Amino acid sequence: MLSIAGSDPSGGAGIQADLKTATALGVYGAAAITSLTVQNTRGVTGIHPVPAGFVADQIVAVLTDLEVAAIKIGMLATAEIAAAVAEVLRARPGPAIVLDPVVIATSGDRLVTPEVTAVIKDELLTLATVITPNLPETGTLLDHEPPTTVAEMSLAAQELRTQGSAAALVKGGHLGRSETITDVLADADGVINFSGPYVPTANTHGTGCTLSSAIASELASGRRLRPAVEAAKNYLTGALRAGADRRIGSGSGPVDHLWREQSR
Ligand SMILES: Nc1ncnc2c1ncn2[C@@H]1O[C@H](COP(=O)(O)OP(=O)(O)O)[C@@H](O)[C@H]1O
Ligand SMILES: Cc1ncc(COP(=O)(O)O)c(N)n1
Repeated sequence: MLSIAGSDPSGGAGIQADLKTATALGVYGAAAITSLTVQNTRGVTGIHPVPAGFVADQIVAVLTDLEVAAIKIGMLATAEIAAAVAEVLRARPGPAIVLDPVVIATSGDRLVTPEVTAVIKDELLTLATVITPNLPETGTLLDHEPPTTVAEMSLAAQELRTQGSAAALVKGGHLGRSETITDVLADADGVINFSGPYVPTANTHGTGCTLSSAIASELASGRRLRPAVEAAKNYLTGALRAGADRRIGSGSGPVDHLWREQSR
């Protein structure tokens, strides 16, 4: 599994979360870094994008050497980086692509320039096996208000497919506190809801990164999309539960990626 994403020095999101996730799921993880961030569990205070050509060189170095089965795309800090990633991946079809159209961190800080969304819509959506927006990102991609109910999420997921993505998983983490939390997948076979228990915790830093890299890891292991999403959501729920009461940092802490190892 190759992750194309940003670095989070506090270790809970971005590349660091993706490599922990792949490792926990028994998959070899590689990483092409798109951007350095200055961030911790409290927020993001700096962004230092990697030059677009250098991002492309990292991806080519991995794809021309390792047998990559699935790619996860996360934070693309600038339109130039997003376009360079699209160009490289267009030229080398094959791996499944999980596109997490990251715009804003859990802390509320913006991670990418406004121009990135247009490149995601015009160039990356059609390359993706599945796109995994949260509710605000869904609104941005569709150019209307974000969904506020599971029924609206279902409509939005189908609308994202008509924009060119083979499948769309609209994540419901921003719907607020309830008994269960539902993500909605629209694919060629229709629409299916993935519900899990809501875990009451402030430690949700990196949940989106963890889910998308878990889906990519499960696809790399040979699962089809629906079983991959189900397994990824179960893994994330376990990681949220195990990390719920940990005190790592003073803000929104990370999930416990290694929960399965510890319960052995
Ligand atoms: N408190 C929670 N309990 C259980 N699952 C959660 C919780 N918060 C988020 N999730 C799950 O984490 C994943 C990411 O959700 P979301 O917060 O919507 O995206 P993002 O992290 O990209 O903003 C989804 O699968 C969502 O259902
Ligand atoms: C480098 C980087 N990439 C992505 C996120 C989003 O994190 P989340 O999974 O909480 O939406 C982040 N905080 N930092």
